[in-house]
Amino acid sequence: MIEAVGLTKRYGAKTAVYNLSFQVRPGTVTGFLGPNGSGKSTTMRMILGLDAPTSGRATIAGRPFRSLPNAPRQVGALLDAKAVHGGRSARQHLLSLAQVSGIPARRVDEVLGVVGLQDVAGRRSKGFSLGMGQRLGIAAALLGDPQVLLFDEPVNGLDPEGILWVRNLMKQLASEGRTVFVSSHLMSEMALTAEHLIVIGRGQLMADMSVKDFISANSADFARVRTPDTEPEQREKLTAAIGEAGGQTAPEPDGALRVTGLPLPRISELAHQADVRLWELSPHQASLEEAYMQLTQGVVDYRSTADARAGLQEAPAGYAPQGYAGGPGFPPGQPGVPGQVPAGVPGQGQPNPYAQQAPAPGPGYPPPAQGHPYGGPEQYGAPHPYGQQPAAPMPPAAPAAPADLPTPHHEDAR
Ligand SMILES: Nc1ncnc2c1ncn2[C@@H]1O[C@H](COP(=O)(O)OP(=O)(O)OP(=O)(O)O)[C@@H](O)[C@H]1O
Repeated sequence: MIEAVGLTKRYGAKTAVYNLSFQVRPGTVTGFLGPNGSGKSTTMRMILGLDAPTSGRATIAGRPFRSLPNAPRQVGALLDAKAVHGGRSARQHLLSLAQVSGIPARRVDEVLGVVGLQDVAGRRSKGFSLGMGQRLGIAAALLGDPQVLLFDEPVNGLDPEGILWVRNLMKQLASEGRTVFVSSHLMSEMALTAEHLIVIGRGQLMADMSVKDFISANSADFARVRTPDTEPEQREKLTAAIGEAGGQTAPEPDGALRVTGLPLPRISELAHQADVRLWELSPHQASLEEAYMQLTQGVVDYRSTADARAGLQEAPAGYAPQGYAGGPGFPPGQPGVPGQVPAGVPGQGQPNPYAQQAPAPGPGYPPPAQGHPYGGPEQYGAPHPYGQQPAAPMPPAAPAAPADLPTPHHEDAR
């Protein structure tokens, strides 16, 4: 079991996670949901001992991760599939993990088979697609055959077959009695994979309940009613009758009515009394996505605005080399991709704000020949099996004034 008690994390003045308490139990898949920047990864990092909580605690089987004996045999995690030394092959990567964790080398081929990478096991992982990288990360998580598994966005980049595979894998792991904690933004997928949900918003707990209860608590069941398309007056008669009986109606995009506040037999009775023929009368439950949107609409930090495209008649300075027909910003002779802003064009004025920067090699990366397989400098001495940089020294905690509680944060420091 994973347990968080009063878990809080501040980065300087920023409160990423606040007073979070929950338990993740064995035998079911528990989904971990929340809008962008709500603190899911930070929470997982604290559970895995990669970040130190400002206050509160996170334990696995009753102990902090770092005091678990032989942690990689007890806990497996996929946090950042890119945290792999790209110069190594998939097999070498897994072998080095197995070696530091005392796992027999033959287990590497087993997990390569489980994730379907056996045919590319000798290829350098830097040439891997996003989905292949995810599969390699999942293989690493399974290496020690652990009882507790954490997956941060495991289906990211996977094709439909891969998504189905991950869904079945999670369920199978849980059915074997393991604790499976998985974050995702794909609601339809979560609805099919998880039985229990923990939902956070701005670092705070918003819901901790079964998927079924979550949907009924955050959405209203409704009926879809359809009258003959060719007789709009029938629809109007029924709408009036439903309103008089205390129900509410809303139009559906296909011309049907969404009715709430009345049971199906009562709607049928009203239609009969009003002499309205029905083409459809069916019960509906909102989707997990609708329930999730309903619950989290007030705690979303990053909202899009309409794209006015003002001033695009004239290409902005630095983006439109003259004589190029492929679109603003693309260098002459290079085809532009509609809707995609190109990387900065050397010598063409201002840098492209959207250009992807290659990650700067951090201290200790690429990994040293010996020791920690991912090469992050270790704060605690023992190698950490999940590879990301250990927690930077904590900045002084901001005073716990009310103003410091999670507030809309519009910047993302990463
Ligand atoms: N090392 C850090 N320094 C400063 N702020 C950080 C750091 N790590 C995370 N944060 C901030 O903490 C908040 C929570 O981030 P976190 O990555 O945990 O969210 P998330 O729910 O995993 O988001 P997403 O769904 O987008 O992956 C964000 O506002 C983020 O900018």
